Amino acid sequence: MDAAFWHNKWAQKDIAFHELQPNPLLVRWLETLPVQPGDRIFVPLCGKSRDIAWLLSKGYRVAGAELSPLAIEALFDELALTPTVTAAGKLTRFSATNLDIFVGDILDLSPSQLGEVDALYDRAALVALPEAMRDQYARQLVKLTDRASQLVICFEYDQQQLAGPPFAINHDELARLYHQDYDITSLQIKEVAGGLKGTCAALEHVWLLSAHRA
Ligand SMILES: C[S@@+](CC[C@H](N)C(=O)[O-])C[C@H]1O[C@@H](n2cnc3c(N)ncnc32)[C@H](O)[C@@H]1O
Repeated sequence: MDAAFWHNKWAQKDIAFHELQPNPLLVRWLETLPVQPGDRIFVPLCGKSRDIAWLLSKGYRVAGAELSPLAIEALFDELALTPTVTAAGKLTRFSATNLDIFVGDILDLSPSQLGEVDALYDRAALVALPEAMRDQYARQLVKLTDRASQLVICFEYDQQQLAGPPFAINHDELARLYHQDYDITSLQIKEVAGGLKGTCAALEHVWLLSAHRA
């Protein structure tokens, strides 16, 4: 899954991953993150997720990172906000009140460009990445957020049945990526109604990642 793959998806409007309502698992489990209104939540690989509008409506500040300018132009349109657009190193920053989205490769974002974040919400982000890219992504999130707590939603299914994305990420894979930095707690397992892409039996698994105590 290189950049061209995702740019092409947005250009073709081939975005079945996009949900029209706030994700019910975010709505249910946000309270497990150590945040309160006014805090800043980072949404990596954010697309034009409606979850951003929902977090803003609850009084959080939101930061995001997304490869596709088309996605972020649509995000601001749908939020009825006009962004201030500035350079941020190799990325471009689209900002409005309480909202900063960095457009470009998340691996090119630096902690100082991102600024402080209090927690991280990963939906359809880790599972969007093939195995070869996951280590770099996980290390980058740890570095960018100084091990901020994460709410992570993963899919579990038989990878032989379906080519990703989304890829199957089970506990072992999550632990391989994050055990050195985080305690990993299972919050909920839910069947994907109708199967993944309408064909493949799958579970959605919600995890809380909390930094090891010193
Ligand atoms: C499966 S979509 C999920 C979007 C969003 N999280 C949601 O729930 O709708 C994955 C997104 O990651 C973006 N993406 C992929 N690789 C990226 C990278 N290296 N840096 C930033 N964004 C990336 C894609 O453009 C795409 O919008």
